[in-house]
Amino acid sequence: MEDSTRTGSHDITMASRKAEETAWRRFQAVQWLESVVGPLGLLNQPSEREFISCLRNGIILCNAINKIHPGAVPKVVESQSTLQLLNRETQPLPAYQYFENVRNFLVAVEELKLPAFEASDLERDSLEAGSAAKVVDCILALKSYHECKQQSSVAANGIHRYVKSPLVMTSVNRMQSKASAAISADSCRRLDMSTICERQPPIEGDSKKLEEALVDSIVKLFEESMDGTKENIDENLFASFHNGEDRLKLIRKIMSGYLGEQLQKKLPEFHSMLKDSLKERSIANLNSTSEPLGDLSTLQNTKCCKACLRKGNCHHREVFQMQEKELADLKTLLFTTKVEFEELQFQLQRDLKYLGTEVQELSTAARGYHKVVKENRALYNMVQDLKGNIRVYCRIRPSFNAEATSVIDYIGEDGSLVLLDPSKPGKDGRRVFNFNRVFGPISSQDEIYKDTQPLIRSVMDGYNVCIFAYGQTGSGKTYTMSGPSGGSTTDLGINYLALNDLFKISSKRKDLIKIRSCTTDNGLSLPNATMCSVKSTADVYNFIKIGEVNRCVSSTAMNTQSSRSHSVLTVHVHGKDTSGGNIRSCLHLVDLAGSERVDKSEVTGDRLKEAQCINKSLSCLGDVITALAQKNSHIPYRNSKLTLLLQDSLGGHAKTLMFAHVSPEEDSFSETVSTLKFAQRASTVELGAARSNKESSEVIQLKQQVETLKKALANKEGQSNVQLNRTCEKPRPMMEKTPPRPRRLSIENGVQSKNEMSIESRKGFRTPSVPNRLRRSSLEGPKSFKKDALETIVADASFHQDSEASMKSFGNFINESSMVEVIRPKDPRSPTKVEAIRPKDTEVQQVLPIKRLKTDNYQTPNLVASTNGKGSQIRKSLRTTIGKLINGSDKRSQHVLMEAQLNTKVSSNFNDGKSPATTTNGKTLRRQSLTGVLNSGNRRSSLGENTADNNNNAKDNRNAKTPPPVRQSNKYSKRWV
Ligand SMILES: Nc1ncnc2c1ncn2[C@@H]1O[C@H](COP(=O)(O)OP(=O)(O)OP(=O)(O)O)[C@@H](O)[C@H]1O
Repeated sequence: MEDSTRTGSHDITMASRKAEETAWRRFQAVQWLESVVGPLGLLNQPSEREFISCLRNGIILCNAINKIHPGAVPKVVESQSTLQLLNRETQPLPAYQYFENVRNFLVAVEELKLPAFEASDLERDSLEAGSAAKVVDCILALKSYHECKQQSSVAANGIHRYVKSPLVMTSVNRMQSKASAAISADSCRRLDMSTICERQPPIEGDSKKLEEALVDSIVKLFEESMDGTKENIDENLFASFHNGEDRLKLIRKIMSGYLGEQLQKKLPEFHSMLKDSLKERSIANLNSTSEPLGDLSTLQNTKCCKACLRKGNCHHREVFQMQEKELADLKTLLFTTKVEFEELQFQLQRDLKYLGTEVQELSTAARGYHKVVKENRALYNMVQDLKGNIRVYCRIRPSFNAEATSVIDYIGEDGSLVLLDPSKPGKDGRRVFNFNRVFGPISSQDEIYKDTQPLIRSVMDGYNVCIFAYGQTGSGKTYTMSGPSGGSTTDLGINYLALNDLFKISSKRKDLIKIRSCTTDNGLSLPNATMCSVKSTADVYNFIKIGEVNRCVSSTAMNTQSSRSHSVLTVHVHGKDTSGGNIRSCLHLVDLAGSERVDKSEVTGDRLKEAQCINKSLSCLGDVITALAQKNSHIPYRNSKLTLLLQDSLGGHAKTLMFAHVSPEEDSFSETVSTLKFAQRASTVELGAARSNKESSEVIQLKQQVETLKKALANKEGQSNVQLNRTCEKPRPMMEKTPPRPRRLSIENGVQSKNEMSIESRKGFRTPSVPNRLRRSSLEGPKSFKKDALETIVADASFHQDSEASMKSFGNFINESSMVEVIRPKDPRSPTKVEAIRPKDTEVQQVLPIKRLKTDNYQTPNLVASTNGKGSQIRKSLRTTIGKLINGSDKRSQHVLMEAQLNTKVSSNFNDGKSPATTTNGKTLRRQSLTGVLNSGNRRSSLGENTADNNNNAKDNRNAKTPPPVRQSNKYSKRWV
């Protein structure tokens, strides 16, 4: 307030001072004009308007300039006198003739290099600010010129200092402090100062020097005058004059002598001029001196200016006193401001220092916090790993509509996620979820992969890993797994990054690892699935591309590129570690089809059927997760192909990671909640600690020994068979066709056989799923054994591939055994269960006790019947030994025995030509059970439920559930366990 008042009063003071100065300058101009051309008929203090209208016809101006510079305006258009006009002697002159005067005057002014004005400045009735001031400036400049001219020495140099309008000068930014105002005032004061003042040294001896200058000019005038009168002047006189001896006296003498009275009359004028100059000089020096009072006194002594004297009311003293006071005020203000500024600066420094310390402390705390959070997460993950929990990450897709309200309220670093129910704003609508980690909408693909990478690396250490993307349609599953659609290579998904990593590690461990890619796990039969050796990421990309082409993608209301089937990429890794041990592991990368509400996705026809199948398989997945989370004794894996496919990952000793994808949009809130609930349930599933599938070199050696023993046994048996044939009258044809021993013995075969087997060698298989089925049917014991069983069959098939008969028998064998599922309970003390799987289209997956197998007229194999000799004994002992060697436990040998018996039964069945499933219908049904409904050739339904053909069956099977666990008979238990 105070400041603004002060500024306001200051402005008023400045304005009044300026007005005063303008008026004073105008008055000076009038005074000078009157002194040159005679009275103008103006009042003492004419207004701007009066002043301008007096000069408008240009006559006064022309006369004035002609006086100081004769002939400057050659022809001046004179006005008629009032008398002439009254007598009507002449007509009044037209305005343009007067304009001639003004124009000629301006031309003359310009020639003299003096500041001019615009002709229009004299025409206007409504004066613009500053236009009269320009005219005044011009007249005062003429005045200065005149004065300079009078001092011929100055005029001879041709230097004309002209002045500027005080208005122009003071119109400069008012904000330029009071000091600048003082400067401007100073300039104003110097406006009409002659160049003499500029050239004179200040203050001390000023008057003397000015006098000298004046005398010089008078001398010049005198010389001119003398020239004009052609008077003869004694050179001695001038010499004495130039010697400076009693100058004034000499001048007076000369003046009175030579110039007479006329010239002497002018002397007071010179004195007056000298006084004016001195006075102006004093004013000009006032601001430059540090002793204003001294100047004031000087001013007092000079009795101010002529105008003030005439008016008799001199305000200059008051003005200066006011200025002094203002200056003092300003000085005080400046001082206090300086002090305040210093204080503020000091305070700022102190605050900055304090803030710096605070920030440092905070950053240390933050660093510590981050470290602790990181450690915490690592420990938590370790605990999860130890417990074997499914690791669950949540990823939130960026919103498609920037203006849409997001349901995401908070994303915690610790994996917490808070949703806000749009229908219940406020605290009530908050829902909190917790995961291993939550990735927000701005998380990049690399960030996502960084957290996934350790899992991928553990594949190379022999762990089975499954990464699957789950979520509502359009929530970004495919984006996470494969990257952006359209083949973009910038934001590659997990699939690509994982493969790159696998191959990188593989190349580091040169020749130790082989990677194979296939579209399915060996543990489940998926029709048309093949396993191919791959050498580089590019090889796998090619397979992925084929898979992508085969995958059905179509546009729905929820997603323009909606995947209409699940996609599974399985990479098998076989290798040797540095100690010579075998590593076998697999990586499942699963991009599930998205759950969708058909009313939202607005699908019809085939898309609707697809949606129903997708939702059904996902619901089966939900059932499995729930059962696992609740630690139910029975897990309904077999309710869908999807859960069967993921069985090893969800229920085995694999490392499993689930990406739960959600959309942030309001209208997806219910789907988001159900996805997150599902994911949270999945995170509670404990799979048990993951196990590495490594075989030590010791096991490998033992296996090699077994191999050797088997060969020896086969030789022995061959010899005994020859003896037997010789003794029998009728040879047994079936025995020749299919010697059962190698197959039975092959149960214990080493794994290398499979590794060595080329794809071509497997072409002879009737059904690609055969070995898988057998594997599933063999034993649900420890994984390594299960795999051994599989490898055995594969090796067996390759061994017999050139034999039509053996292939057939192999096929029969597979078909038969594919009907058998052995379920080994988690508790090793519980009895092993064996159940048969019926093909899906038979509606119910009936559980058949092992008895059923026995009732199928299985006969003791011929080979067994002929085991009276040495071979039989060797075989018996070998069975026990092999079982022990491989498994190191009696239980394992029991499984071996069981497998051997099973083989024997099948073999016997084949020998009799009465396979229990040899009818055409039976075969078809079984094949369908192996292939699902994929025989229709629809690739979209690669997981079974999706095909149109299957839909009918699916409808019928809608109520089909996984059969309850088999209660095996005591008899069986006794027999097999
Ligand atoms: N993190 C992300 N950043 C940028 N765009 C994304 C992200 N996630 C998803 N999108 C975009 O959202 C759209 C839907 O994503 P996507 O097709 O991956 O969903 P989806 O869950 O696989 O759907 P569906 O189950 O129907 O196949 C795509 O256009 C994709 O590019």
